[in-house]
Amino acid sequence: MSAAFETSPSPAPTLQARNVRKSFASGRIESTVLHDLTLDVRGGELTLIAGPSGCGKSTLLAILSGLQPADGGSVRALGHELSGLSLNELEHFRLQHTGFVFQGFNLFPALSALEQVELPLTYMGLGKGTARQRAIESLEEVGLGPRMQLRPAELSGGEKQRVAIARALAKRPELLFADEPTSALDAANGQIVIDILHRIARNHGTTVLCVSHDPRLVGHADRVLAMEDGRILSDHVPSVSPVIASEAKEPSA
Ligand SMILES: Nc1ncnc2c1ncn2[C@@H]1O[C@H](COP(=O)(O)OP(=O)(O)OP(=O)(O)O)[C@@H](O)[C@H]1O
Repeated sequence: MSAAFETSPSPAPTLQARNVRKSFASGRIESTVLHDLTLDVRGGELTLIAGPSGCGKSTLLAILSGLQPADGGSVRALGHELSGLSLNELEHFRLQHTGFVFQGFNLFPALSALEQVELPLTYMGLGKGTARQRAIESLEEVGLGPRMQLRPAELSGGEKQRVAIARALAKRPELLFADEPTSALDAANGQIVIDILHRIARNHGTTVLCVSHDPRLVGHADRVLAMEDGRILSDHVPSVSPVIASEAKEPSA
């Protein structure tokens, strides 16, 4: 048997971007935000796209998740070439396979945490009982089991973001996108949120792609892509393994 068969192959990328280009026009001036960007992202990992404000992180996330079209290049998500999907197919793909977590939580003021999480599940066509069961499981997974009847006004910022994560998680998406999920939170709550995202990747095999300019997150990702001026400057595994870091924080019995 050749050496090529003895090593365990790394899993196929769930997201593949090839020579992705994007420009925006402002008046007569056109500025290129992404310059022929190429990358692969795999499941079971929390991949962080880090870089200064304005370097193109959110634009890249929007393109990889199918929210925005690229001007050139290609994006394959779970084997689908996104530019080849009609608007309806793209909407269906995003509903069935992706979850989103945003900086501003995007919760409905009048709904309880449980109702917020159930809502997208009913859009997906799940029956009432299944939706409720999944919503409860997801809220428990993010530590909000006892607070699921509360509305956003009764929850802290960190708890609101955990509701938003539970809402994304309950869909059981293969791809979970997070845009600056910790920037409205203090250090302790930011840490909880990033640990939850990391656990979701590890426990469910989800591809978790997070963009942030928060340098505190770097040590908690499995992989960090550093961006600047619309290009990826480096692609590395942080020196502190998140698993070791979280084990180090376990209180001694
Ligand atoms: N719809 C748009 N129209 C015009 N310019 C845009 C648009 N969206 C983004 N840009 C510009 O593209 C550049 C990159 O923006 P983007 O939001 O992707 O950066 P970012 O790295 O996520 O920044 P931040 O960390 O501040 O969120 C910025 O200069 C921004 O002004």
